[in-house]
Amino acid sequence: METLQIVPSRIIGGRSTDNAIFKSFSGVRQLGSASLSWRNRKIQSLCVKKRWYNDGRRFMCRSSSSSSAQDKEQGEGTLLGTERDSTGSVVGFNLIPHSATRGEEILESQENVANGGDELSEDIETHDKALPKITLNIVFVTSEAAPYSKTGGLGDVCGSLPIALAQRGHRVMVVSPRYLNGSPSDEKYANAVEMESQAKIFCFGGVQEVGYFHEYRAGVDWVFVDHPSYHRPGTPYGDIFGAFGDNQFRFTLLCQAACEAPLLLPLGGFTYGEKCIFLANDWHAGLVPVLLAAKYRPYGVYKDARSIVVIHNLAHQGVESAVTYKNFGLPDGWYKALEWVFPTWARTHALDPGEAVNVLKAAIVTSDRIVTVSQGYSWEITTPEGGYGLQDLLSSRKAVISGITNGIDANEWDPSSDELIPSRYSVDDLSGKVECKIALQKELGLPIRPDCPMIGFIGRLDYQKGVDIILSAIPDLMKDDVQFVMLGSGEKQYEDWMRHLESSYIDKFRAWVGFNVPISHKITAGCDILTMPSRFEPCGLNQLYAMKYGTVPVVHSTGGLRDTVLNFNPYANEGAGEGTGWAFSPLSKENLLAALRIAAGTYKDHKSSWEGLMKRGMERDSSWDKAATQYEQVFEWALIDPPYAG
Ligand SMILES: Nc1ncnc2c1ncn2[C@@H]1O[C@H](COP(=O)(O)OP(=O)(O)O[C@H]2O[C@H](CO)[C@@H](O)[C@H](O)[C@H]2O)[C@@H](O)[C@H]1O
Repeated sequence: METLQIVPSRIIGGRSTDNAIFKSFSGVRQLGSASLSWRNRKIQSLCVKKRWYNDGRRFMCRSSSSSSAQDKEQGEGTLLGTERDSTGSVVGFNLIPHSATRGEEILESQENVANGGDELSEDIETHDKALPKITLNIVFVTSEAAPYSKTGGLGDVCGSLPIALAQRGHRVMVVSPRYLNGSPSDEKYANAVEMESQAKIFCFGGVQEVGYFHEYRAGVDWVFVDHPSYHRPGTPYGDIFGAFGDNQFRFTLLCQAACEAPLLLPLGGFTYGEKCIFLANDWHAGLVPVLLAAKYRPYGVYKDARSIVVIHNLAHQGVESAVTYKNFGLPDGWYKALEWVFPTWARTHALDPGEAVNVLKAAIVTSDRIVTVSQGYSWEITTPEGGYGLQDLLSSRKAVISGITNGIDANEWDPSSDELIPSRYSVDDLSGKVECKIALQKELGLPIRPDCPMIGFIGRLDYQKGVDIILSAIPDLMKDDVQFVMLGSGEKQYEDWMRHLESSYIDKFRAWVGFNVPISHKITAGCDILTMPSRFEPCGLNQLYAMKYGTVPVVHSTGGLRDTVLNFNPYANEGAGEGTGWAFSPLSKENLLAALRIAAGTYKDHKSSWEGLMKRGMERDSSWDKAATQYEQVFEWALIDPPYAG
């Protein structure tokens, strides 16, 4: 079993509460060696021994002649000297708390996950209190990371979870493309500095050179992969003509470059080295676990690394024709990992063999663990309804699937400090909320009526989000005394349908077609109700934002929506009520209408119940810190077993 590096939580990281202890702590670490391309890399143990200290911002190190630490009593446990890897190199310290019997607790945790996801949170909470922290090198690989790039929830998660993990003491890198599309949003990369290192990547029948830009912000190393294919108008994935035809190429480059980054880039002076946890987010990063297994481990590189695929949306899998396998830059023997054969009914014609490569499938069969963004979704993906063809594979790996509900970025989404809304408010003083509503009505040119229930929708306009169901319900809903505002961009048919409805219900309905973050904040704050009739929803963030802003969600009871929105029950708690919204099922226009009408009626006629709904939502714990502790638990489990593939 892999020995874990254990340090007391008070000592490591920006959350230190005791500087005296911090200053007295010093250690010896092995640092990864700088390297060229993997093909030329001679595996070597250039162990640079350094003494680490904290300058108040991040770890720094000084050269040290010391080769071993003295056993030492600390307030929280016994420092048992240095820890070495199989080659004898020092990799860290062991600090054992006085009371914990670590091995037993880890075994217990494993049993708990085998018994079902429900115990995950409970187990982790106990764990966090009882054990000292384990600090790790964590590498996020993602096609989006807010604020640099964002088209949806993936950007939000990869922009804030890394910060939460860094605040808990881990060394965290996020690797994402440096998209330049010629618009003012290019300025977001202004603080990222070009690094001297480049990587040569063998793929698509040639050699590509990628550069790296780096910004150290909020305790995280933000690394942007630079290549001409990321510089073009449009979104990260496409433009007005549709998805880019070379996305397989662009995201192969991202994965290859991300695997090189920990070995190559001296971030803050030192590389991350080989002992990393890679978090491969969605199909765009799905090649990472395959590369670790197929391209690196056979040469002894990354033998101590682990990979976790994080599924934000199973509907997108990165499927291309089978002949493109040769493009990935993988050894020949790994075709089976990517092989994907469409069932007969899904083939285009009688002679179509249905042979394809599927990047997300490859990630599922080669990663050490699998995380989905809610517990409900972790079960749904193992069913024919939610598995998008991968349900059998996912079921076969059920023992390593964990569902962790996303958190929200409290720096961006907090009504008491949000600069994007006209009036700030909190659970103790809700008066600003009605001012936000009036300002929104004014901005949208709707009648200014603070008493009229205002319903909102924010999201990508596609089949997943049930936009068609909302739009078909609008003519009926417009008979009621309500106002409705929709913000979204996506499929043209829905955009046109929204514009058409706006012209038909000019006094009640507003369509804002486009992607606009400030408006999304104003709608979240100004509306009374936010609806999300998603067909499936791996987690959903807008309902979490809505609850934080005292806006009551009305959602289809699926995936993360079912996990996070607790149905209103006015009779519970001796009449005080419970619940934070309405979660209806099954999904239909009639059920959506009924739920929205009940919500609007409660808003109008039961003011104290409504206030209870708002306040319970606002007080709900949606912090990233809670989710981060659950990710830490998954990291520990990943490190217990040897690498799953390679
Ligand atoms: N037109 C617009 N203007 C401004 N902002 C807009 C917008 N359209 C969407 N957004 C923003 O994009 C984000 C969307 O997040 P979601 O989680 O609801 O959905 P998404 O399907 O993209 O994410 C996938 O990944 C996330 C993260 O894991 C899962 O929560 C989710 O279920 C899964 O489908 C929110 O921050 C929202 O405000």
